[in-house]
Amino acid sequence: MAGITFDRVTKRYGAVTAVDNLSFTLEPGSITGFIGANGAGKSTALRVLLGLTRATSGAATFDGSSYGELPDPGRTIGALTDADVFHPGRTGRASLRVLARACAVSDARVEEMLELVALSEAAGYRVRGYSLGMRQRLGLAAALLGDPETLVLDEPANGLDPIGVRWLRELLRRLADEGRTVLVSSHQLAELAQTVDDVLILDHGRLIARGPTELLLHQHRSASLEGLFLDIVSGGRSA
Ligand SMILES: Nc1ncnc2c1ncn2[C@@H]1O[C@H](COP(=O)(O)OP(=O)(O)OP(=O)(O)O)[C@@H](O)[C@H]1O
Repeated sequence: MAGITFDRVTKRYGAVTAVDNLSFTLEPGSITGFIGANGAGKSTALRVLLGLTRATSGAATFDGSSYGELPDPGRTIGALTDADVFHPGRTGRASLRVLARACAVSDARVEEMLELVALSEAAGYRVRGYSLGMRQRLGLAAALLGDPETLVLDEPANGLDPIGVRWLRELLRRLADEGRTVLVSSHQLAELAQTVDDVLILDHGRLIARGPTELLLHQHRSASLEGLFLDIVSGGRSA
C-alpha cells in the first residue's frame, strides 16, 4: 500500500510562497485531515502531490515515486480535486466510462461505482443537470474506479447533504480500514473531527501542527477541532 511523503516541498508563485518547506509522511490505514484557512496552501500542496503543478523545490511522493513516475497512476492514486472536471454534455455514466478506458477498468466496475455513490438512477443524465453534491459523488466514483491504494480528496464533502456527509464519513473509514491511505482537506471541522485519525494544520504554507486529533485536542485543552484550529492558527500568527 502506498504512503505519502512530502519532503521539504516549497511552491512559489512569484512573490507568494504558497507552500513553504512542507514535510510529512502518511502511513497506510488511516485518514488524515488537511486543514488551514483560505489561501493556507492546501490545494497547492495537493496539486504538487498529484503532479498538476511543479514544486519550486522538494518532492512529494507515493512510496518514493512522484505521481508522474507511477506506472499505473489511475490504479494507485484516486484523486478528487474539483467537482467541475467533467464535460457538462456527457452523462455521468459516459464520464466514468471514458476514465475507465484510460485505466483499463471494466464497464461493470463503472456500474458498481455508480451504485456505490448512489448515482445509478441519474447515470443517464447529462452532468450539466447535476447538483454540486451529485458532481462530487461522480468525482468520488471516478477517484475510486481503479480501486486505488491511496486517496487524495480536496474538500470531498462540498455540496453533500447531511446524509451524503455521513455516507462519505463511513465510506472513508471503510477504505482506511482496508489499509488505504486517505488524505482529505476540508473546512468543515466538526465533520472532519468525526472522520479523521490525524490532522495536518497548514498556515501560510507552513505545517504548524500535526498529530492524532485526540492527542492534539488533549494537548491544547480544546473541546473541538475548531477550537484547536483557532487556538493554533491565531497563536502562530501572533508568534
Ligand atoms: N496558480 C496560482 N497563481 C498564483 N498564485 C496562486 C496560484 N494558486 C494558488 N495561489 C496562491 O497560493 C496561496 C495558497 O493557495 P491555495 O489555493 O493552495 O490555498 P488553500 O489552502 O487551498 O485555500 P482554500 O481553502 O481557499 O481553498 C494563495 O495565496 C493563492 O492566492
